[in-house]
Amino acid sequence: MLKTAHLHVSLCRIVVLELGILKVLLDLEGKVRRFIELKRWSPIDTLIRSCLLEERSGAASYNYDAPGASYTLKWTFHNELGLVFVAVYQRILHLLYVDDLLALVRREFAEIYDPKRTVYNDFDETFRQLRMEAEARAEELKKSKQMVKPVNNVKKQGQAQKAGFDKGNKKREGNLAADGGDADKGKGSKLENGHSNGNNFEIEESRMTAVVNGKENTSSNVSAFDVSKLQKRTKSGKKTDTVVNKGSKVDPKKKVTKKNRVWDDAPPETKLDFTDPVDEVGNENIEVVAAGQGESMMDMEEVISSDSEDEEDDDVQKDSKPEAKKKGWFSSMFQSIAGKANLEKEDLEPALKALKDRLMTKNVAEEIAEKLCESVAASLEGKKLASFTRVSSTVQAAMEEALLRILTPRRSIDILRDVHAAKEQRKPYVVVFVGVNGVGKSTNLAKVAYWLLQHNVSVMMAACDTFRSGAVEQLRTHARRLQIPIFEKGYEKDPAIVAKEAIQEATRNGSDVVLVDTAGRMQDNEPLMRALSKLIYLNNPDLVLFVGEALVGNDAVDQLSKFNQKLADLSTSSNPRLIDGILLTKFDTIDDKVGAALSMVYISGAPVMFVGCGQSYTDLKKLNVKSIVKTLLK
Ligand SMILES: Nc1nc2c(ncn2[C@@H]2O[C@H](COP(=O)(O)OP(=O)(O)OP(=O)(O)O)[C@@H](O)[C@H]2O)c(=O)[nH]1
Repeated sequence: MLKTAHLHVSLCRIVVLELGILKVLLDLEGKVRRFIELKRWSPIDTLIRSCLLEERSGAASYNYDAPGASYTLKWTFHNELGLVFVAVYQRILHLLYVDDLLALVRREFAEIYDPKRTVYNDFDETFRQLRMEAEARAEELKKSKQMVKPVNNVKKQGQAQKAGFDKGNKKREGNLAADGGDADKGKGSKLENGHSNGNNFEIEESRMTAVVNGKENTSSNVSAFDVSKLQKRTKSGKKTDTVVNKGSKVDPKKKVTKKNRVWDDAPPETKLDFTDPVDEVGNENIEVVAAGQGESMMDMEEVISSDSEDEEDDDVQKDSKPEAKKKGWFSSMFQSIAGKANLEKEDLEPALKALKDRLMTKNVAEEIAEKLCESVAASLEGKKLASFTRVSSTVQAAMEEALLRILTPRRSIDILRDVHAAKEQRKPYVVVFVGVNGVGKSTNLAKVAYWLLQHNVSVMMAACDTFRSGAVEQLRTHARRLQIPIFEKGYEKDPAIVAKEAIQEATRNGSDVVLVDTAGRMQDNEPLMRALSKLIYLNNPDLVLFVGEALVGNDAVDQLSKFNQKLADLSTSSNPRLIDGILLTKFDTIDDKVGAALSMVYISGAPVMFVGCGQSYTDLKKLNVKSIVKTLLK
């Protein structure tokens, strides 16, 4: 579809983002509207869902793969006006001037933008000129870079390019993108995908889009969208732009280390209750799943405790000190009282640094804390500081909103409703429990079984940990104590087949739910991950529940991202199933170090469905999102 549109970047489109639903407000060509309405043009939709709404807008760019074509999306924000400018182009083109172009368009468009206006035909010509300007600048830059290259390097480059051309399309693209001079020589050559390469910078399928209603951002390629302000569209105000290039400093390959557990004989005296039955905002995420005294479980003799952490000094406002130092006490004070013209990156840095440290003391993975801070920074840059407001308060409020947004489930976590829906179709509802070794899969599977029984749902357990000696007996013990049937076939059987037979049996005997226990496995264990992938593919469960310990810090990211990655890579399906939800165990042992909840949700996008908080069958609750956010920021 997009190919036939063949849009030579000559237009600017504006779409409205309202609570994740895309609507076209401005459409200079009419095509984007059609794509969005028909849901064929989903790169923007995906960008909004995957980056902007999930506080991932600190990323430099986003790659969107569609059948037959791959696109790169880059964006920038005008927070003051609530606009997001998005450039979408075929990845194959490796355009070098997009960041520059985005910054130019952002500046120029802000000059003529009027929220009441819906058509900007007059911007077409400006856009064309800006594009030429950006192209020319990129060309100049490349030439000047080439000038300073040592002769032997140029020679090597030439050889490499030749080899690249010989090797095929992929290398050729790289050469064309990386070397302006040679690319010129290649004018008129055909790329293997059939696109004309008449100009090194020719954009055959790129488009420039502005999304209305966002956060401000001054970066041309790294920025965040203030989704919370979606409905508070800025009425007016034209700001001058400052382009600040930012980049993620996070090394995604950085190996994270698991935090040691602290074992103690006695549980800590005071525990924070993250599972209040009543939410201050009436949020249904905070419901006690199983309450009251239940029988304690066998094999749960260990009492885990963690040292309670000293309360961190909560004076985030000390972050304003460097600012005060730099700008002088009076001007700093004046700014916080009268309102600053526009927040700059340096104004935000101290507060963000303090906030990042605070998140990390709560066990939020460093990588996540950093990304969140980048996203919050980008959402605030260029914004006017409200009167009588300190930078630190503004930063804290923005972070609070971001955390709430991340932790609030976007999909239904009402299992009972889904169980009843499956029952109506005369199918058992199947939940597969997955996770690394010893995190509490079997124990919490039993808790979920108990909770379901409390809601008059009939349950069957499936002993599909055919790997670890003793696992079947452990599950059998839980089944006996809860008086529910268990389907087991012993050890060394293919767990995928055992699960399949269990589901067939449940269908025959009319069980409402099948809870499938699986072997614990390290995220790097390829044979076991392959077996899990097969189990999921073969049985297509209703819910793939990742069971993870609330004790993990940086390891949370590694575990979850690799589980998902392996499930995707090793699946034989073109549309592989990933983790649908999270069950966080051992919440009773972490005191206020609740960061794993945030890290896991952030990295997987899956909601926390349950929280295991003890060793009784009744110790299963739902996450109190507000309380978690409060604790994270305390
Ligand atoms: N304090 C506390 N302990 C828990 C909780 N959930 C599980 N445990 C304990 O964690 C330990 C491991 O639980 P299991 O259910 O055997 O873990 P598993 O993931 O099935 O283990 P593998 O089959 O080896 O992967 C047991 O001692 C449980 O009692 C919890 O919410 N709080």
